Amino acid sequence: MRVAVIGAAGRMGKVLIEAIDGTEGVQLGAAIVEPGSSLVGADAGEMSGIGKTGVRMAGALADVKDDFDVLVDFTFPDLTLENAEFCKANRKMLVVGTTGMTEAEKQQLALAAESTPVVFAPNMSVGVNVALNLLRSAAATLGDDYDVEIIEAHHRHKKDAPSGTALRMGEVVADALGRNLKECAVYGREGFTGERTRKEIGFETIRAGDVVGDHTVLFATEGERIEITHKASSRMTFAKGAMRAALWLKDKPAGLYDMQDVLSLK
Ligand SMILES: NC(=O)C1=CN([C@@H]2O[C@H](COP(=O)(O)OP(=O)(O)OC[C@H]3O[C@@H](n4cnc5c(N)ncnc54)[C@H](OP(=O)(O)O)[C@@H]3O)[C@@H](O)[C@H]2O)C=CC1
Ligand SMILES: O=C(O)C1=N[C@H](C(=O)O)C[C@H](O)C1
Repeated sequence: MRVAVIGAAGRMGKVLIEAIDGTEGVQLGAAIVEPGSSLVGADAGEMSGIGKTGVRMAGALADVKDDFDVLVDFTFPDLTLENAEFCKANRKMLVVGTTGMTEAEKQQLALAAESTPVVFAPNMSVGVNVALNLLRSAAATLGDDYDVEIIEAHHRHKKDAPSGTALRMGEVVADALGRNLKECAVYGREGFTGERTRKEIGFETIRAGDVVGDHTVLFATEGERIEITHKASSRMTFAKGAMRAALWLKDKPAGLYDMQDVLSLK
């Protein structure tokens, strides 16, 4: 399967190129960087540190239209939606790791997925996806007696908050408790907030240094607390997940899938 990576010079882009090199069944078909970037024309492998691949980086997806079967996109919402339209028009499969989308943007992606197969997940690591199932089960068993708080930490360059993973964790827990996250989420408390309400789900965000991605969901009641934590120590865990998603998409009908589908965790 020929894979294209857009945002190739980004933090995830470079690691994705490395992951393609180490994964059987996939090969780097194309790498796309920002139009006008000084990297256009440079070798994608040399840029990412794995050595020459013979794949020269392009400044636009249209320039490499015939060179790939699946696009892997870890960029930002506007660009991802543009790319989804391109994939829809050109019959390309799509793996999306981009976070920070609004509800309307997610719906736009879902619309594109009606015409082409798309895997979209805020976290492609196996560990986080297993943790989502642990959270579902813990929340359903503990019920409303336990306060739920979600704490996440990421590197100083991250642009969206809370992380897509934290929000997905919140959705899973809220769903298991019969709540709507939109109605019960409380983000970053400050000032005279009054006592915590029983049903709120709190989110706290830390941005510092080079943290790859830490997530903790805390369930606390009188006398005890449970913490379910996932810590990513390398972006390779996300990139390997993206490769699993790309391979899984082969021969799938159009539709919007997530990593729980890819990993048979549903
Ligand atoms: N689902 C998952 O498992 C994971 C998701 N993510 C998500 O992935 C996204 C990207 O994260 P990260 O790699 O850290 O971000 P980066 O900012 O490092 O990467 C994005 C890259 O896209 C480039 N870019 C900008 N415009 C274009 C364009 N028109 N065409 C091609 N490339 C372009 C940027 O270039 P420039 O810097 O020059 O603007 C940058 O190199 C985020 O939403 C993050 O939350 C991250 C890790 C795991
Ligand atoms: O921006 C990142 O780096 C990450 N983003 C994802 C998110 O927002 O959940 C996943 C991972 O934690 C790294």
